[in-house]
Amino acid sequence: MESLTLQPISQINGEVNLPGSKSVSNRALLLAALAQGTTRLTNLLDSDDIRHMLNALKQLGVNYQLSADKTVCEVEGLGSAFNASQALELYLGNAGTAMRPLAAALCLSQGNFVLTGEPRMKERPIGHLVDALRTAGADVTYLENENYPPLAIKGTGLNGGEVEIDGSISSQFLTAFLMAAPMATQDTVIRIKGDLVSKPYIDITLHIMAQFGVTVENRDYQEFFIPAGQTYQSAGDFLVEGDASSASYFLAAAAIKGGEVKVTGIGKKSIQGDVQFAHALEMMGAEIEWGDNYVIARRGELKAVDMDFNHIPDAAMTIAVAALFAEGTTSIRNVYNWRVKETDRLAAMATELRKVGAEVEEGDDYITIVPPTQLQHATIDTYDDHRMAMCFSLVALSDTPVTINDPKCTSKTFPDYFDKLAGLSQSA
Ligand SMILES: O=C(O)C1=C[C@@H](OP(=O)(O)O)[C@@H](O)[C@H](O)C1
Ligand SMILES: C=C(OP(=O)(O)O)C(=O)O
Repeated sequence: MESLTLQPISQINGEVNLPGSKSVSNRALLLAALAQGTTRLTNLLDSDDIRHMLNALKQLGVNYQLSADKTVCEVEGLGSAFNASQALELYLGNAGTAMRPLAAALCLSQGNFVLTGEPRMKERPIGHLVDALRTAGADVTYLENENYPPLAIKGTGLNGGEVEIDGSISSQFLTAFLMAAPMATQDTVIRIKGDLVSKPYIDITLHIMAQFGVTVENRDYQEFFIPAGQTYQSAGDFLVEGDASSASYFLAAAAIKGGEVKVTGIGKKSIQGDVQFAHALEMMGAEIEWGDNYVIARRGELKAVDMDFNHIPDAAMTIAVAALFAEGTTSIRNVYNWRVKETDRLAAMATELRKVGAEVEEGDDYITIVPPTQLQHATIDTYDDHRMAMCFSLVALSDTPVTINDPKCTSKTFPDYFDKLAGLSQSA
């Protein structure tokens, strides 16, 4: 297996223009495809998850032109749901932001579809979404295991009506239903069962739906009312914000090591909840400066935090590794759904943090980390999880090297992550 050894980094300094947000890119692509008119997306992310969405849209008969660097995409909207005269199998890798929203959009469409992905995708639950879609009249069959992809969908349109969605495992189920609901035949009322995890991602969804001209009434995240008979309208020129989760590694690097890092493409008006990572870093002692289109982090003497990270589960992984440089015991709480992401992130994080010498307690839905006095050189397994690879690169900010197995797994959301990190780094 390929691996990458990062030598100790003595200084971190500079500026990173962030690649487009994965969450925004895939939502905007799907809505642009459903919308009436042509939408021009700029700063689109070029990564595996987006490639899977683009390939699926092409198979579904959507015309688009992609620039040579794949960051500008002109999508000719259908002005309706999809209509496939031949049965289609869509392969979506391990992209939750493609699998879940497309599952709902295909129930709305006409045709016979199979949605599948890589082995890990077949272990990531989708039952709560399928239950809700079935209530609204969808015909969905599990092809292998109950509650997991692959799915067979006979698309005949969605009825809408009163629907309950369990929001306790993934917010992507609600996102998926919300995006399909305006095109259902009747008005839809979605009621949330259980606690809604990863709530800020719903704000991204609602914001982008509004940019594409549809109306949703949000009744305090407990209930959503979506009037029927709405057609998405082209958002014209649509700029994809920088990826706030990807920003976390660079901001943390500055806070851990010193110097100053400016990330551009996100700022105080960002629609992504993961910008709240900067607040968590501030609570750990970093100095943070916010602009409309940038965030700057400077060194602080980091101290441990004990926080609920349910709202920012992706960026919380960066906190787990920053904890190696913080005084005291860091507790990352209420991240139960780490277990159903690219890997079981609670188990993976505990195992790999121990390899560099940390004392770790892994609970059902939390992890606590006590840093060692001296970090040890270790070979980090990344479990085909882009965030494991990116987080653990930060170990090189100590005076110990770190070896990252399968560094190319960052291609899910950030193919040139290690080049960007090298651009900020000076070796010891
Ligand atoms: O809607 C989205 O774009 C996402 C929602 C979150 O998932 P969950 O809602 O499953 O926590 C997040 O972890 C994922 O990377 C992207
Ligand atoms: C959980 C993630 O991805 P997905 O969109 O596949 O859920 C992630 O990017 O950390």
